Amino acid sequence: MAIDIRGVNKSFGEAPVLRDVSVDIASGSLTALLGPSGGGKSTLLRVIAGLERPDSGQVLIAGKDATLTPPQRRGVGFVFQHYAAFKHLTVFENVAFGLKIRKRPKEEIRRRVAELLELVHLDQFAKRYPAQLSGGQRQRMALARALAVDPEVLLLDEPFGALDAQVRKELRAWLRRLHDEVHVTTVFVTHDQEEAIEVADSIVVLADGAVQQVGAPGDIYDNPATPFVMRFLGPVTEIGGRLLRPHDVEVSAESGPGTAPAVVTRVVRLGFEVRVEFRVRGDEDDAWAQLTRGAAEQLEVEPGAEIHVRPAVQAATVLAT
Ligand SMILES: Nc1ncnc2c1ncn2[C@@H]1O[C@H](COP(=O)(O)OP(=O)(O)OP(=O)(O)O)[C@@H](O)[C@H]1O
Repeated sequence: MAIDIRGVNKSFGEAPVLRDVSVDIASGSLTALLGPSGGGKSTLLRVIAGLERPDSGQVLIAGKDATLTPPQRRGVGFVFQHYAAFKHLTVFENVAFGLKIRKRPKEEIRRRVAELLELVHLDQFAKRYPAQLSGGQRQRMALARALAVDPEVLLLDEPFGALDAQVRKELRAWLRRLHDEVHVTTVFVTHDQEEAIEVADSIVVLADGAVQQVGAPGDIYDNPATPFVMRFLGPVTEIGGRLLRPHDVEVSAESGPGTAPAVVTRVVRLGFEVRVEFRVRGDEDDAWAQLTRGAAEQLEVEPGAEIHVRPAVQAATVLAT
């Protein structure tokens, strides 16, 4: 394990922010800390970085107890949402900074920085100043700077959080490719489930200061441990007291084994997908199914139509509470 967090507790004043958090982060993985605002993600990242000391519990990095090790001796690189670049230094000098204070030979610094700028696609921008970069370029510079000193672990706190949606999407894909090239153990904080699913090898869902579930994105999406995780990871609907994914609702014109009768209340066509809203007889609220356009056309679903619904055979369902 690259990072081993054991029974960490942390409170600010009376308020517990991390409650008995234990997580193993595999060497070379790209792990997302995912959860709602205030759930403790940033605090856990700061505990790993050594910027916060846990009240109890341990943090091991590369097998060694680092709980009391100061941040600069943990071998971690850190990137925040709002990256504080040195404004009076060029991109090259910003990336070279950590190597300079470590007194590396000039030629080695030149080579290493050139390599990193190429890696983050900023080789054309070496002589610019941070103010002359876009937000996305600045975050890429921040990543190059964090990588310069060959950290054991790279920690990213909502690194793309301040950028607009389009740039954010580009940088996500770029982070994934970068990680595939450099393989440094990386932990990033996000509250965006799509970002976590798209980018991470492994997701740690954190809410109310406690780990809710850990697993590969597909695993967590398909087999959520709790109603909370199921709701947080993607769209859900409720039929007969159970939660399931709307694409796991089977809709047919005829009744069959395990189907429940329902009446269509609304049909929304969203390009490829058709959202069929319905009320199951005896349920108090509407539920919905996500169908392909082809399936919806075949069924000829219209408001007022009688349909029959059931969870697909492979559907994962969770008791709604
Ligand atoms: N230094 C601090 N002093 C007091 N309370 C703090 C401190 N840092 C964080 N908290 C509180 O701890 C809780 C968890 O904060 P944290 O930033 O870890 O959550 P988060 O999941 O990262 O949320 P967000 O996505 O909003 O940053 C919040 O209620 C926050 O107000």
